[in-house]
Amino acid sequence: MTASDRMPDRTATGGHMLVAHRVVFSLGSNLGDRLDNLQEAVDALFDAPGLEFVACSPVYETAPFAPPGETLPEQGDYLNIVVVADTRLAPENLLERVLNIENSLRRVREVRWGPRTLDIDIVVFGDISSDNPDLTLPHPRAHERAFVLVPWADIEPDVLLPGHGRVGDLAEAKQAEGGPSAVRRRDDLTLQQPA
Ligand SMILES: Nc1ncnc2c1ncn2[C@@H]1O[C@H](COP(=O)(O)OP(=O)(O)OP(=O)(O)O)[C@@H](O)[C@H]1O
Ligand SMILES: Nc1nc2c(c(=O)[nH]1)N=C(CO)CN2
Repeated sequence: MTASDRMPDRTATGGHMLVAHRVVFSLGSNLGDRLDNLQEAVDALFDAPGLEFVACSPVYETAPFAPPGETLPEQGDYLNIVVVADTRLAPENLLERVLNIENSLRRVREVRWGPRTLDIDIVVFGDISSDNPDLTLPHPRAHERAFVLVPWADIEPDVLLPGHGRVGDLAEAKQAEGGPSAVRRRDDLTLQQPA
């Protein structure tokens, strides 16, 4: 974590922050019952205390995407969503919750850029920036990804992705590129919001 982190907000016990932070998650699945995997993940994220639901994007169907030059193994399309929440959890506690949920969904991912039952990325955590490889914030590849930007723009178009610009503008530019990064909204697929 860098000096711009919100360390001073953190209470001495329990790994909580004094101030709530807006957090943005990107969720994706391209193995098994993809919609079910996303629903289970959303439910699990909000089942435990510490995370307050704000908004969930529509569901998008997206072609598997890897950065230029990376080998993309043969795999099916993803369903992707973006979820926004407020939290007083400390970043490392939220990451632990995310990793536990991925494990509990018996995540399968044997190769880099390979298919997976569930992937959850923390895209931004308030205005915290960190180059810790265990939790890099904002997520270092979010700005390249239509499957993050386009769903996110549906719910928070005016938010800024630090270092890159307004989410609505970034999403529009990505959609205009088309090609392998094109994403398709699936209004026939819906998720239940957490209670
Ligand atoms: N912002 C972040 N959100 C989630 N995990 C992160 C983040 N920054 C670093 N990590 C670390 O990344 C590891 C998981 O990486 P993973 O294998 O899921 O990458 P990937 O999904 O293949 O690729 P990508 O990170 O580009 O989405 C976790 O162990 C976690 O500690
Ligand atoms: N379309 C799509 N492509 C991906 C995704 C994803 O969620 N959707 N996740 C990746 C690793 O996080 C790599 N590539």
